[in-house]
Amino acid sequence: MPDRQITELTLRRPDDWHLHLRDGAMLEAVLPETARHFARAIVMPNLVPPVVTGAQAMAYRDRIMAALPAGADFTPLMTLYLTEDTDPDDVTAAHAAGIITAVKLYPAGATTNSASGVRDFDKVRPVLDRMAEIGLPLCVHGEVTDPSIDIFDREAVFIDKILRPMRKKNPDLRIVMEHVTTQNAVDYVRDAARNLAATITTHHLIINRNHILAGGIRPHFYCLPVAKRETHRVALVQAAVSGDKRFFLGTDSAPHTEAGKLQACGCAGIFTATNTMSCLAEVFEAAGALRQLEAFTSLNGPAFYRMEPNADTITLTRGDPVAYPARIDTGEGPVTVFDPGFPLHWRVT
Ligand SMILES: NC(=O)N[C@@H](CC(=O)O)C(=O)O
Ligand SMILES: [Zn+2]
Ligand SMILES: [Zn+2]
Repeated sequence: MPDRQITELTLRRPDDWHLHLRDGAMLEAVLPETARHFARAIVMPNLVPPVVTGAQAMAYRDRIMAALPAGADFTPLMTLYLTEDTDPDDVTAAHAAGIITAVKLYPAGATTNSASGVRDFDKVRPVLDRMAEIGLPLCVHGEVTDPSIDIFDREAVFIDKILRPMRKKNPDLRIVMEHVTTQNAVDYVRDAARNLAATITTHHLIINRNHILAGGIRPHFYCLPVAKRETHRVALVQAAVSGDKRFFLGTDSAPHTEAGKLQACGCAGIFTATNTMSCLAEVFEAAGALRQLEAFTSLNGPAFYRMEPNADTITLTRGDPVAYPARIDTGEGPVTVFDPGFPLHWRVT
């Protein structure tokens, strides 16, 4: 059956392998948006201050569980924020106790709340060696921060200058390149024999840099890594719909208030938790690949993280355009929901 004749699609319940839930009033407002459809999510540790120890990850997990709406079935998968002072023994203990699922590497200064990240990659070698030993994955924000490198090249340069040498020194370390935005990253992941995967966001499958800059500047499309030219977006779509097990969904849904986004120096991050599944169904339908949606959202991620896919399912049905809120209210101010620029016909039922 051609995709345009499919009007109903049942998939294993999806997971989000890269998510920002924040804390406090923001956490309370955004968590239900994810828990509505997703069973599990890798929760990013870039709070202020960051989640750097096993004890802090456990406390953060408790705050997330406390903020869950009654009856919600959602499991946060916690991460530690890697710093040059991270203690390999603390990482090992947190992993053994089942508190953490991954460690997150932010190059210092690369993105929102990354000031405590890594400057000297040699300083984190003992932690990375230990992670390889115990099989704990490293999630990587893959952009160099050198101000002389053009912002549109920062991912490609990171692959050559940081990732290649890192994987050569430590081939057993299991790495997820987060939110890839370039053909370069797609090729690099495809060429890797093992221990490398990539998450792709909802918005990078939909927007290119023209959406941000042509005809007026659109801060709600600004995120890091910044969206690249159209050829790169097309490469991301091809990777996502290919069924290749090394590519899976990480929405990078990253809420910032309107006040944070709409200022002379606005925050990076796009909030997609509310309409991600509807957006993805449109993307996969347009690519004639609706049957691969389940692999991308529900199967490939658990396979990499060595977990079972979720036992329960969700059903998407195609019909009249779905209404979704333009913004959600939070105790910290309104947060704008990603507008893909086309009607969404698929709803989760
Ligand atoms: N993606 C973003 O633009 N922002 C993220 C941080 C990140 O994932 O790099 C955030 O925390 O706001
Ligand atoms: Zn990032
Ligand atoms: Zn992120």
